Amino acid sequence: MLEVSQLTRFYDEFKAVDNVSFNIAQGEIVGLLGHNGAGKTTIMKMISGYLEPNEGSIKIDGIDLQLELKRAQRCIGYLPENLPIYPEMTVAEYLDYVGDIKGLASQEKIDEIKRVIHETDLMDKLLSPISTLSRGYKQRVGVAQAILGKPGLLILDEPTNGLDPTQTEQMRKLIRELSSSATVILSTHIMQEVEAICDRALIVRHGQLAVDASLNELRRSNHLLLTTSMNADELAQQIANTAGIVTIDSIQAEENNPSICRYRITVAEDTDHLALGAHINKELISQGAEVYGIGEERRNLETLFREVNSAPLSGAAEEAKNAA
Ligand SMILES: Nc1ncnc2c1ncn2[C@@H]1O[C@H](COP(=O)(O)OP(=O)(O)OP(=O)(O)O)[C@@H](O)[C@H]1O
Repeated sequence: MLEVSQLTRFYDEFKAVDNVSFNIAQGEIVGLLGHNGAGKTTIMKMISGYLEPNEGSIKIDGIDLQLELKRAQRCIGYLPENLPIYPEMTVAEYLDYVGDIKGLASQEKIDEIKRVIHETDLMDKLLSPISTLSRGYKQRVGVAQAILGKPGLLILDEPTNGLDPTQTEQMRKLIRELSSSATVILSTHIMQEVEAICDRALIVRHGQLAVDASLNELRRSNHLLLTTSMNADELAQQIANTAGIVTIDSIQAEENNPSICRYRITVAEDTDHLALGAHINKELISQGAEVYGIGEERRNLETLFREVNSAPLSGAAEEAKNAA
């Protein structure tokens, strides 16, 4: 659906986006994540055709954005970070105006406006001037204009920015619903946002793509957590030489019950966690120990985001940071 290849963008001498490449398949919801100033908006503006890259290419449904801008833009719905909404227009007038800009024929335009009003739940606000709407409703108007004309790719720049928790939850629900008929790329600087809605995360740092992975991959760690009655020495004797086990570390014991012991087992790359867990379980039980639980440790994504952002920078990213 979207092929982004070696995208680079300068603002004067400053490299805001540096050689970024990724592909997004039909129907995915992908979160573009990064701190303020990381380059998210610049990437989104380039994908939506509002800003030209200095280098690289963008294809949407196989259409080259630079070669066939208008045709490619028909496949895109864009919610910019700061929506240029006309405050004096009513919601109905504004959507009618956007329908004209998108070149929708009269009956199609009416049908589409009805559809997007229904999908974004704006029926009650149709005749309200946009200036009188709350931030949450304004964002919904922004989404309504983005999905007018049923684009296959939705680009949403900070869709929950400035919304209260209820409005945020409503917006996330709306995005999930929209993803049944469109591919979605959304930007945010909040990891929880990505956890709540996305299948995959792209983490941008000082203009470079630092991580591109599915949420499942990101959550997966190379640790098993084991709770058992077996003490550390016995456990080491029983399983330390098992293929796939790298180290066994005691973690906190149950305060009121010293016979319940907890361990973090580091496993080798490419080890089948489920099979290894089942094997350990069988071994310990055959030795008469209790196994209260064994399973994969899930990584905290907030921690991962912090780790990515505090890792040493490449030479080019260091230069970009210093120039910013
Ligand atoms: N028009 C511009 N002229 C000069 N520098 C710019 C311009 N737009 C953005 N920048 C710089 O480019 C870098 C990337 O900005 P960008 O807006 O893409 O980041 P972002 O990740 O979207 O940040 P935020 O989360 O704050 O919106 C920043 O250092 C910013 O100051």
